[in-house]
Amino acid sequence: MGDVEGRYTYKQLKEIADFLKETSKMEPKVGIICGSGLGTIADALVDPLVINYSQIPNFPRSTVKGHSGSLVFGCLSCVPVVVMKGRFHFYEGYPMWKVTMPCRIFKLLGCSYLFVSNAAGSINPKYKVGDIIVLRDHIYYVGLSGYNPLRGPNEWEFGPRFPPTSNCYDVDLRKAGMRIAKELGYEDRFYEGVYAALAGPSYESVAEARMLLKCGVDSVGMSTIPEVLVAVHCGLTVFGISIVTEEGNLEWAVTKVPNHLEVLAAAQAMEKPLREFVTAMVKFMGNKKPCRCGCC
Ligand SMILES: O=P(O)(O)O[C@H]1O[C@H](CO)[C@@H](O)[C@H]1O
Ligand SMILES: Nc1nc2[nH]cnc2c(=O)[nH]1
Repeated sequence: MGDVEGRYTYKQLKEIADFLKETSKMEPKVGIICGSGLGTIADALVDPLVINYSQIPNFPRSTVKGHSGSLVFGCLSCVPVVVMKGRFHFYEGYPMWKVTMPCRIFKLLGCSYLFVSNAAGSINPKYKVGDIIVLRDHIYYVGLSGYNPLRGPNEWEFGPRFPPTSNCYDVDLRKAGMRIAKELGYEDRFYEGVYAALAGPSYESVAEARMLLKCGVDSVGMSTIPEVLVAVHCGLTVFGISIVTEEGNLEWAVTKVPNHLEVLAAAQAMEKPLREFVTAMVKFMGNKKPCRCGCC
């Protein structure tokens, strides 16, 4: 399938991580990936240091609107974090090993946690624009058809040949997520659910949306799961959320169809609750090391 050649070696990934360590002088505990239009999460960081992807040797480039293309190091609730403003997607033409390389970089930087977010369409008709779905599980249609990011020789420095995926989304973090949402007064918009990733860039058809509903899917998008698989493989503890930015079309007689500008606008409208939620979640993930901003 031509998707394995040219993969990063362990040495190349180590060189990228060493460059970032040297530049940031930080050891982040949590790696955060921002979904489409969700880069404002990084604005909550104390004492941020922005490194554009173009400054990082051998790093891919963002090509999608709403993914600005920088890593931001800083502190959230006194916990050192690194935020990826601009993820890579399979539909951009990147092979899966490139889409997912940031998770191995997070690991090499010293992260213990991956906090991953996406803008998604709702499939379960209960969920409306502005709702947040804490990921309980996923269906990886792209992987079921062969494009698993772990395809190819196993990288033993990162993890095993056959990683289990029964518990990708840490149960304690999921419980904490629901509790924190309630404490913040957002219990009426937070749910737990199942995310499905399609390859994109076309949005799902009505027949596909109906199939997804029958399969137990709550939200759908074109990302996240490849990153989660690579994160789980290398031992990161994962927490994930979908922000519902479109309501899926389950009927053929529709006049309203998804569009990326609407996705971005809906994601940006979630700035305040998201910032509050991410800050509280990262606090929960905790950190015992001294932070760089000197606030603790
Ligand atoms: O998953 P993220 O990156 O949030 O983006 C979602 O929004 C875009 C489509 O509007 C697709 O890239 C889809 O995956
Ligand atoms: N319907 C739909 N809405 C989205 N919003 C962001 N991504 C998606 C998607 O893949 N499908």
